[in-house]
Amino acid sequence: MDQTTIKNIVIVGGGTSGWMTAAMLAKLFNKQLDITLIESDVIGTIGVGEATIPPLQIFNSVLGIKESDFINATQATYKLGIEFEHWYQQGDSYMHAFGNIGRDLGFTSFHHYWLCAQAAHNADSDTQYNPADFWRYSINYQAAKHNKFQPIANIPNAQMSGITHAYHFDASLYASMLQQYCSQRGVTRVEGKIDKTALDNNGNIASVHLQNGQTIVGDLFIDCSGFAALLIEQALGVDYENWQHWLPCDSAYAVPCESTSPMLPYTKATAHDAGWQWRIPLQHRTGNGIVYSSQYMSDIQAKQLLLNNLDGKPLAEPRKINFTTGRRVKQWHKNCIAIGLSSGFLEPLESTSLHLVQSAIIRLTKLFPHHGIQSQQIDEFNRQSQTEFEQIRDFIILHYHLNTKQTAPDNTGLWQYCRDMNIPDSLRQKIDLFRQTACVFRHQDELFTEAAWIQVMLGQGIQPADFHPLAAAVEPAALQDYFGNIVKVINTTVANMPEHSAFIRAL
Ligand SMILES: Cc1cc2nc3c(=O)[nH]c(=O)nc-3n(C[C@H](O)[C@H](O)[C@H](O)COP(=O)(O)OP(=O)(O)OC[C@H]3O[C@@H](n4cnc5c(N)ncnc54)[C@H](O)[C@@H]3O)c2cc1C
Repeated sequence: MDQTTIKNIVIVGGGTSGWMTAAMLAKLFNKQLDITLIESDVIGTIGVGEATIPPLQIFNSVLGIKESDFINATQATYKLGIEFEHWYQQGDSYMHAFGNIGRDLGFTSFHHYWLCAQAAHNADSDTQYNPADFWRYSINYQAAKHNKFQPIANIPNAQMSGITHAYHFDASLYASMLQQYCSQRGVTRVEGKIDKTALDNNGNIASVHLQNGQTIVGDLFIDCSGFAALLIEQALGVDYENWQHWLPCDSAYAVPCESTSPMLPYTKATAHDAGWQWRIPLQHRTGNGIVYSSQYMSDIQAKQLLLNNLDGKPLAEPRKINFTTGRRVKQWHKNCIAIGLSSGFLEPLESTSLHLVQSAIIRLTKLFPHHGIQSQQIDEFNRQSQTEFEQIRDFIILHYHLNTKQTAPDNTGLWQYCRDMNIPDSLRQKIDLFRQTACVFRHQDELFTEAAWIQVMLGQGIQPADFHPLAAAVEPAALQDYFGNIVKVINTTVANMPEHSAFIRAL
């Protein structure tokens, strides 16, 4: 057991993860810690990471950053969900809309009543089961598709939750905003390139050495050096668990283009022959990128495909990024904690990387080793990180695995591979349970909600064989009233909301 007081914190890296970590530690520990952040202007940052999920609101609010200040400083727009085009099959589209869908009755989730009504409808008429109908009961989906936005917590007089939102924002502007925030709270910024790391006799990091001759010592080192993983991998040799056999995409091109009107309040993820393309609408531009597997598509093809599918004029040359999907086997080792890309990477399909940064920071503050690092703290931190990475991994694999796409002439392409691959048992169990019973159970503090899993499983073509028997206990006429009322209150609420761009202009 190490009894050293932990006071000097050295954060290596000034990308979004480095500045988010510095900002939260400076805010919460309020001068109890000496925080130094080292970044290299020559190396720069990855420069992507513009779409988020709802918990970022909590992060900003703990920092005391007002939403309107954040929106204005980072050219942000609101995000109500992600639309997946051509994922299940060509021409098909569905949304993972944030928030709840419909209204649960007692212990029984809304979708069981919806499935019950669909089954009754099919038995009574020639109409087919229509999964698209499910999103009529999502206020986020309806607002997104009508290009409306207003942050209402609840729908008045309806016992239904209102809008759940996240943001699209310019990540480099966010990092600058946090840098300013940190300088007002005593964080020391050091510019320079680290070329050496010194370890002590116990294998802990003692100091980092910069090319300009400076040496910086610390008690606790946070590795936010991005894919370089300068401390956790290069200095401490912690392994990386490769998940490419489940998520084969390994390359991306990113390019901004002129923004187009209307400014959509949702992200678009459009599947193509060997991966997918993102569209992220910001106030001043649209962020675009193509994610693909180099085994199934060449760089030249990918770059051209991206440029051919922009909504506006490109504003820069497309930039290539290589990555390996997976996770650091130990995110915390010795006196070093990896946060951000150094700790692992899951492709941006569900915009989860910055969330993983946020939750690692929160985990660190909860398990902070004030009076020396205890092995129990390390083990608990690593256990939670592993669970979180694996749960998100499963959710992303779900989108790829459940496809019926026929792209390559001989069906040997990415989509066929993903359809045929062995998936993790944890995901197989979830899919099978939903297919048979329409039930979804979340484990521990799982990030994605029941509604999120249901939307992606329905959207990716699962038609559950059954629904909960309690759904059939409601009289059909009462069920129709219940559905009619939900649709009515959602439509009325959305009709009264301002346009997304008008709401932002008024901030
Ligand atoms: C294609 C792609 C798309 C993405 N899209 C999203 C998205 O939509 N949403 C989302 O949440 N996330 C997304 N991400 C992830 C997101 O970009 C990162 O999680 C986020 O930017 C944090 O990166 P980072 O700070 O860990 O690393 P970086 O931004 O790479 O920062 C690394 C820092 O370390 C410094 N550094 C490195 N080596 C040295 C050295 N030797 N000496 C000194 N300093 C050094 C660099 O200068 C830099 O400051 C995406 C990632 C990729 C690859």
